[in-house]
Amino acid sequence: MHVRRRIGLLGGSFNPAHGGHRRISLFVLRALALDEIWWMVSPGNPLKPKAGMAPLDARVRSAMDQARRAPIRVTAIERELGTRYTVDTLGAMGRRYPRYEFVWLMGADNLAQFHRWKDWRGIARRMPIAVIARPGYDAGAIASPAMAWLRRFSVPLSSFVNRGEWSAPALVILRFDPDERSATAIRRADPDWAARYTGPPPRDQVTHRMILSGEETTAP
Ligand SMILES: Nc1ncnc2c1ncn2[C@@H]1O[C@H](COP(=O)(O)OP(=O)(O)OP(=O)(O)O)[C@@H](O)[C@H]1O
Ligand SMILES: O=C(O)c1ccc[n+]([C@@H]2O[C@H](COP(=O)([O-])O)[C@@H](O)[C@H]2O)c1
Repeated sequence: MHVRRRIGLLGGSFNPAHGGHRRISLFVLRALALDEIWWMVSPGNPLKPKAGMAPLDARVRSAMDQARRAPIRVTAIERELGTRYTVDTLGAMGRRYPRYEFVWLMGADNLAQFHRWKDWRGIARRMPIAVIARPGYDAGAIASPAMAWLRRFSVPLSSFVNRGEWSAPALVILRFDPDERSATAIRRADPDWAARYTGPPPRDQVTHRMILSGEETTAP
């Protein structure tokens, strides 16, 4: 038994969320024996253009829709924290939720450009990273500048899962039946998808629950 609950953090634009997000999350949950996955819907990826990005609330709603009846919680915590860069978000999360152990999750497409993220080595030093294979991106990810540094911290899945307390840097690559789905393809087929997700602001499934359970270390 782990002393601290283990959470996988999947940050993303979720513009919109899709079945691929759900499927990779459920796969990682089982593969890494996690307690939950938190989908952190980004107010704005620092490397992506604002044009074509649906409102945050619509993206959060689409994520809640995809996450229903699964151990996946949807949060827009970066809006509350006022952070945009992942390294800043993860620092704030660690301080706010000391009773949890986190692993950062990302698809191989993000590993391929991870070296362009602010202080990416700082992210890797803060928590383990699990990369999920993605059709069309795996070769680019393996040959990426970030991988040239991260490779030495690579850990086989079995020893990663059986570790006691997690340490970082640690990198685990997860290969499974690849999922072709993407938000780009959905936007192309259904440019008005966000019109289905209007209404009052949704209740945050992480910060709201923490306040109720008294697990917040700081006031929201
Ligand atoms: N089919 C997939 N297989 C593996 N990883 C995925 C898949 N879809 C999304 N991801 C990962 O989930 C996270 C959030 O993805 P995001 O919200 O950007 O969706 P996307 O489908 O990649 O969007 P877009 O097509 O707009 O770039 C990222 O780390 C991304 O790599
Ligand atoms: O911190 C950075 O420099 C940085 C640069 C690009 C992307 N990110 C984060 O990567 C996550 C995936 O983003 P996306 O748009 O590919 O779904 C999301 O949480 C972004 O905030 C972070």
